[in-house]
This record gives sequence, structure tokens and C-alpha cells, in this order.
Amino acid sequence: PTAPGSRSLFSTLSARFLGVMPAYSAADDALTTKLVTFYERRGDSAAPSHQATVLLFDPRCGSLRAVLDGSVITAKRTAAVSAIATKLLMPRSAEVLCILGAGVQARSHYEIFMELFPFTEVRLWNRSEQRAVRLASSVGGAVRVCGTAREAVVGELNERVGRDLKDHQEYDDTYLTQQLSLKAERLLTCSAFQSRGERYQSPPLGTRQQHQSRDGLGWKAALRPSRPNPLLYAGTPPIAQVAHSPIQPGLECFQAGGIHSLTGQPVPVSHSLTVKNFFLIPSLNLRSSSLKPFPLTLSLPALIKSPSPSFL
Ligand SMILES: NC(=O)C1=CN([C@@H]2O[C@H](COP(=O)(O)OP(=O)(O)OC[C@H]3O[C@@H](n4cnc5c(N)ncnc54)[C@H](OP(=O)(O)O)[C@@H]3O)[C@@H](O)[C@H]2O)C=CC1
Ligand SMILES: O=C([O-])C1=[NH+]CCC1
Repeated sequence: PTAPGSRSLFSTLSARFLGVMPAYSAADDALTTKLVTFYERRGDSAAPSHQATVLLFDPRCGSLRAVLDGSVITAKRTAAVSAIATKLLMPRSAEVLCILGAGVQARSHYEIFMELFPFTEVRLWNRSEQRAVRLASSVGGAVRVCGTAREAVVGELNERVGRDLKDHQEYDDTYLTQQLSLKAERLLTCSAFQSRGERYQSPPLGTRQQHQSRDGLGWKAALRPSRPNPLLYAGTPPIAQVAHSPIQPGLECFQAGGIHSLTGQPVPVSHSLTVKNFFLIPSLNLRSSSLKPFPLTLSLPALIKSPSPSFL
């Protein structure tokens, strides 16, 4: 059996983290830990936002045996987990893949999703369009780059949802898109971008907040986030609880890798992490109504059958 140890997260400055993720597998005779830093990428920084290293130990004597690059496995594992959730929960009618973001996760989600599912169309939106164009032209298949997140999902919406869209003009595009994409039956939306959490915090009811993003890139000035996005908030501890703690206690949503307890049984849920105004968002618009708690030990090979992704 494999025993993942307790993950911990260390934060030095706002939006800068070091995660430590130990595991032991008796079957593989392996004792290991991954160390991963994830920093909000600033403007012209050439460093990747996520950088990971895997340390492999000899379980018998505790000696360090190998130091391995961990970035590729981190990128692919994250998308593989999304693929498993999608395989189990995606409505049969979904045939359009919509990816929001154009970084590492956008690419690895594109790769695994196109390998496993028969999408007939792919749409891509990113804050900076140039990067979306670059990703689209580097991936082999046809990808339609959309000018706004809204444009990426709006083709799928029925009239009623179209009215919702009009009623909530003040929401920013990506928040709205995540809400709306839940209602788009033909669409699987994969949010693979970083975003500032402050935009989603609820002000007292009835008030309006003037908001300008710190990086000033593309966010609407006015917003009224009176309805927190359930996807973004699932399992997230109150921000006050984590903001002042160097080793974030109570971050079960991160430490258990997104496993939450529902009616006594652990169930995997879409999760994100709110720490000091920083969101972690690899999320999907899978129907929560399809989620039923059940006691199950998930085994990767059993879940991902043919065609088998080579990296698993
Ligand atoms: N890389 C990994 O292995 C893992 C990543 N994740 C999470 O997945 C998400 C995507 O990460 P990843 O693809 O690696 O990140 P990258 O740094 O490769 O790309 C970041 C993406 O987020 C966009 N972005 C950054 N800031 C903002 C903002 N303020 N508003 C809107 N868009 C923004 C960028 O847009 P632009 O191109 O315009 O800058 C870009 O599309 C993150 O939340 C990350 O924490 C989770 C687990 C592992
Ligand atoms: O599981 C992982 O490796 C990570 N989760 C959040 C950032 C990196």
C-alpha cells in the first residue's frame, strides 16, 4: 500500500509557497518526498511559477538515493487527476473543450484531455491573447482562440442563461464564465489559470466595491461578488485563518489533495486554495449533482483504462 504523508505548505511572502509532499510505498519499496515551490509569476520573470524536485530515499537505511526533476510529473499528475474526475463525471453530451489559461496546466490538460476524450472542438482563452495564440499554434490540433472568456463559453448557453449574463454584467468575465459554464451542457470548461482571490471575497451585502487588480491587466473595475463561486470556495478555510500563519494549519483542502469529508465518507471534490489573496485554480465545470459519496479506494490503472496515457 502507498501511504501519502501529511502534505504541508510553507509560505514566506504573499503568494509564494513551498509545499512538502512525502509518501511511502511498501509495494514499490520507495520513500520519497516532493518539494514544490509555487510563486505568483511577476511580469517579466523567466522562472516557471511552479518548480518541483523529488527526493528518493532508501526506506531501509534512510539514505538519499536520488534527486529528480519534479516539474514534469507535477504538471502531468495534476492534469491526470482532472482527467480521472472528468472520466467519471463528465456529461455524455460534452463535446467542446474550453480551456481558460495558456500556461503549463493549460497545455497538460489539453494533452491528456485530447488523448482520452473525443472532443470535436477546442476553445482557448487567456488573459494575454498572444500566449494563447502561441499555445494554440504549438499543439498539433485545431484550437480556436477566443478574445474573452465569455466568448469561449457563450456559444453554449441557452436563452435563460443568456438573460443571466445580461443581469450580471458587473461580474468579471472569468467569474461569470465559471458560473455559466456549469450550465453549458455541451461544454467541458477547464480553468487553468492563476487569479487573485480578493476579487471573490464578499463585501457586506448590498455594498459595491471598487476594485482594480494590482497588476492592472484586464480586470473590470467594478464588481459585486455577492455570490461566492462554489467551485472556488469548496473546502477553502476562512482567509483570516490562513493569512497570518507561516505554516498554514487547517489547509486540509491542500494537504489531503482535495479529499473532503461528506456525510462521513471521504470524497474527492474540486478544490482551490485561498491564501493571502491568491487562488489556486485548476477546476472543471463538472456537475456537482453527479457527485455521490461512496467508500472506494481509487486505483489509477483501474480508472484510466484504454487508451492508457503513457505517463501514468
Ligand atoms: N504547474 C503545475 O504543475 C501546477 C499548477 N497548479 C495550478 O494550476 C493553475 C495554473 O498553473 P500553471 O499553468 O502552472 O501556471 P503558469 O504560470 O504556467 O500560467 C499561469 C496562467 O495563469 C494566468 N494568470 C496569471 N495571473 C492571472 C491573473 N491575475 N488573472 C488572470 N489570469 C492570470 C496566466 O495568464 P498570462 O499568460 O496572461 O500571464 C497563465 O495563463 C495555478 O492556479 C496553479 O497553482 C496546480 C498544481 C500543479
Ligand atoms: O500537487 C502539487 O504538486 C501542487 N499543488 C499545488 C501546487 C503544486
